[in-house]
Amino acid sequence: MTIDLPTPAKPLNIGTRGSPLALAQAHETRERLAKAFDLPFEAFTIVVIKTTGDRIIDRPLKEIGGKGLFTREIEDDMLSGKIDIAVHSMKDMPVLQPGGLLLDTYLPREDVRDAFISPEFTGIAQLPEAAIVGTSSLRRRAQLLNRRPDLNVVEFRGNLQTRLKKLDDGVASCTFLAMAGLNRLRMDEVPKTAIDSTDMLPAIAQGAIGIERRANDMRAAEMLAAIHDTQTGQRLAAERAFLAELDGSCETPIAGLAELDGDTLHLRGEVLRPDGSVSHADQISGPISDGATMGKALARTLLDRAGPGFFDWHTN
Ligand SMILES: NCc1[nH]cc(CCC(=O)O)c1CC(=O)O
Repeated sequence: MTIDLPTPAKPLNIGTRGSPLALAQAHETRERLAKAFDLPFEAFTIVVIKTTGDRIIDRPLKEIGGKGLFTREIEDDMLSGKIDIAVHSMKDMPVLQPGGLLLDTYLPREDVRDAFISPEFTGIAQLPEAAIVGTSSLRRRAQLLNRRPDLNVVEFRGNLQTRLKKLDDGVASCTFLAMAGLNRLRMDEVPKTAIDSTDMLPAIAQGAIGIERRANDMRAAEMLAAIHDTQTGQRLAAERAFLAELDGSCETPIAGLAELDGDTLHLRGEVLRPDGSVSHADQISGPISDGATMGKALARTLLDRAGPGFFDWHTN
């Protein structure tokens, strides 16, 4: 050990958004760090930071636009030293971080699948003709409309609790959430059915928690190395290379999932038109160490198949 470990007098400050899921993820990070270094919880402070995305709750995310909607304030506070590390849902993270910051530590991944949530139905196939489904996710909307063009998709924003309330109020017949969020919040009572990834390919990095730090912070680097999950890192390297090559904005419906089998990595990917009218999907397999190259190659395959202009719809 070459570093001075944090103490209650000089704690490691952990930045996070204030949603119940974000807080659960920050607490999981603190628990893993405390355990790995045999430190009291008081050696860590959890600092809640409100982001632009948290402040604006009355408009669809795609109207507010811009990357880093949920991260800018947190990253600013890290660069200024107010916090030392930040805990994120990797699904919400852009592929590039601001200069001076690194995002290369991942906790063991949770269930990657989407959950079908409904008090009445058990799956997409059971939904009656023209049923109303609530989601704010462009990917889920496009995937649903691709398989079931008859469905009516309505905007469903807000955190888990807000969405479940809307369902109880009868605003829609069902909604969709990541299994990971439900599991991390131990929401066992929620009426849910896990959707197989072959029926609905999840978002890039779904179910993965990432921890960001200053590139020159040796204490944070050494501590985070102790809780990093290598396999999650290998899977995300492939998925995020796929995303980076597609240059996906948050307006583009993209899905992708890497899975490991011995020394082999299997990567599946899908790109869709937002209205679900077109879907291009394919897969690639190879040695785990080639993950990033395979991600890029799979993206090229799908881009070629989609043809020029496939991603330009939102600038029209
Ligand atoms: N975009 C919001 C978001 N970011 C991460 C999760 C869930 C947890 C995860 O995938 O790690 C969610 C909510 C959801 O999709 O249900």
